[in-house]
Amino acid sequence: MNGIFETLQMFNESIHNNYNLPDIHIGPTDCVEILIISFLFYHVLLWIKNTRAWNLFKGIIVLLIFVLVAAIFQMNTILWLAQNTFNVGVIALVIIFQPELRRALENLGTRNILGNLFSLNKTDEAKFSDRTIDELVKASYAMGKVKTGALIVIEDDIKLDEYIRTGIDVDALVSSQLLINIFEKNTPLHDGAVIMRGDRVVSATCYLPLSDSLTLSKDLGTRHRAAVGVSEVSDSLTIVVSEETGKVSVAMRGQIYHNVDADFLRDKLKYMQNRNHEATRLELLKRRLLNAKKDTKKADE
Ligand SMILES: Nc1ncnc2c1ncn2[C@@H]1O[C@H](COP(=O)(O)OP(=O)(O)OP(=O)(O)O)[C@@H](O)[C@H]1O
Repeated sequence: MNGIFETLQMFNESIHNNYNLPDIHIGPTDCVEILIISFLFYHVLLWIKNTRAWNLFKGIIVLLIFVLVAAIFQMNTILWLAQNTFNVGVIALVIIFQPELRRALENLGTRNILGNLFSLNKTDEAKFSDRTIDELVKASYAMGKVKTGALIVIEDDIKLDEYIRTGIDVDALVSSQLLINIFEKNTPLHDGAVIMRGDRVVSATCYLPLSDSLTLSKDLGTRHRAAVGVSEVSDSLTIVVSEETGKVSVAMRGQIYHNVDADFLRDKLKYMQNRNHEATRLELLKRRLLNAKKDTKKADE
């Protein structure tokens, strides 16, 4: 046991010496530094989770654990191999994820970071009108009645550009007729999801991330899983109309509410219309941690 601690200590010292880590003196600047690093770290993780880099990230964690074990037991050949492939690996990653990295940098450039930080008064603004709520409720139940499948995502504070880009631009004021028309079977825009921003339909035929939550019923098809998936990575609200049963469901905060009535849907939309932006970010973080905990519990059972 002592051997392991000694090796870990040596490992720690060698990291310190080799990489020249800064000494930490706790002061106001350090607190700001910790906040900035946490913010960056959170956003990099969020980016990884929302792209195909997620599985790769999990693979890298397994490899790192493997290398750490090799370091502890001083398996020099494995360490030599890891050391020599590291640089090549980094270059390979940059090449493989070049489209994702380019998009992430583009996003950074187009985001109004200072504006977002200082626009505190924006939190009380209503995001869409009462008319939009009426049109959404009307369209959902009209489509349910004739069993037309639909998937409508209403964006909130967290922007869904990554998913909007996968669809076809619409940019039109929402109306029940427009939504019914979009989801009409055998028409070019009916497949996939519609994404709404404020009172406008931004895009149709969008591809959403599928939830891999183990807590969801096995009977759920991909339309419902996609609705939960987008609610796990954002603060959006998604309306699902089942093509099979005509039932209307609502997905938000990683949860799905099945077979809801018009009053329930209206209440959720009203709540979203007036909710505070910053509170939802904390809610999202809390929810992710809870979901991860639930999944681990379910996997253990
Ligand atoms: N990842 C996705 N993003 C957006 N739309 C999707 C996605 N996956 C599936 N869909 C939509 O869902 C449709 C397939 O629905 P499917 O029958 O598999 O799901 P379901 O949950 O059983 O829904 P339903 O009750 O309407 O049959 C696809 O034709 C497509 O329009």
